Amino acid sequence: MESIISLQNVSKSFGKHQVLDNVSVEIVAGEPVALVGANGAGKTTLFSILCGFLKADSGQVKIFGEVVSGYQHLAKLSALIQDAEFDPDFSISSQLKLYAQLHNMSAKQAQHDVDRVLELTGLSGYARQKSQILSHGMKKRLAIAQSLLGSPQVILLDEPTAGLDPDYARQISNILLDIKDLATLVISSHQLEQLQRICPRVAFLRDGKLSLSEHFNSINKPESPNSARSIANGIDVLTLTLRCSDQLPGLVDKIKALPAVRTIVATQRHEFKIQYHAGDQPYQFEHSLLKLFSENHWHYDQFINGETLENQWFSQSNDQ
Ligand SMILES: Nc1ncnc2c1ncn2[C@@H]1O[C@H](COP(=O)(O)OP(=O)(O)OP(=O)(O)O)[C@@H](O)[C@H]1O
Repeated sequence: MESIISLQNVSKSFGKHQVLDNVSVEIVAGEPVALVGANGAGKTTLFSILCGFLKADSGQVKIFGEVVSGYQHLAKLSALIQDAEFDPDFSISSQLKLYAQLHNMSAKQAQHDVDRVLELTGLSGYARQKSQILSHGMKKRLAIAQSLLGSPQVILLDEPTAGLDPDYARQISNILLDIKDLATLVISSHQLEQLQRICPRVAFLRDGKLSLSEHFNSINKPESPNSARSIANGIDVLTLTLRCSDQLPGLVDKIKALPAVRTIVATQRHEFKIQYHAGDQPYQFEHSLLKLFSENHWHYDQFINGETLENQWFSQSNDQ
């Protein structure tokens, strides 16, 4: 299959901080890839290098078989690096039309393309409105609409669901599902689970190294040693992943003090893997955890039964 993005031994440092360390990867046409890594792992840096906005210190970057130099490749590759910034004085349609005309389209072709991308992102009803009336989630959709102009063959989406509540995040995932056959998508996110429906492959970025999984199924094996239940020293041990959006003072110590808890470790910023003994009653531990949150007036983002796919992958890689 044709390789549309090829990185060979790409390294990038900022001062003494090495962000990418000899990264090599091949991404083929038509196969969406999820790029997953913690805050500061280097996802945006990698995207910026692919766009040609940043230069790698060493190694080779090829897009569609051509070594990246300048911005010619941006005719075929578009990027949603951040939310689109739109002028509050112009309508959404007229601004998108202007961007479309930058792709060398006539006014008529540009209008046709604008109608198409607004339709794809469910924003047709807002064409005449100004962007300032859009919610944060709608602005994300508008940014995706902009990235679709000119029908690029590859679209890089840097955290398209960041800061959105689960409903809006789901809407964006649905749009990405709808457009995934129109272009090869490379989507960065902190939350692998959100991308599971869209991307058959995952590229994990950690400590400057990039590893591309074979397939989601290879990460999420039912017999995985990191699934929710395991036996340690003859005792049934369960695993739960807790995600919070804020720093909660005393959280780790208070969870450790719950009777069933064996270990709690931070796996990412605001994400904890808790191992605990099953109690006599179903969901005994979950109840005590929820009580703890309610007593402390804390909020959580997610409880995940077992480990996250991302952590399963890293545990498997470390075991090899
Ligand atoms: N222009 C720059 N100058 C100095 N350091 C930088 C620069 N750009 C990025 N960095 C550093 O490089 C590291 C990787 O940053 P990058 O934004 O690529 O990570 P990321 O994976 O996209 O993070 P996040 O998920 O938080 O957006 C960070 O430590 C960041 O502070």
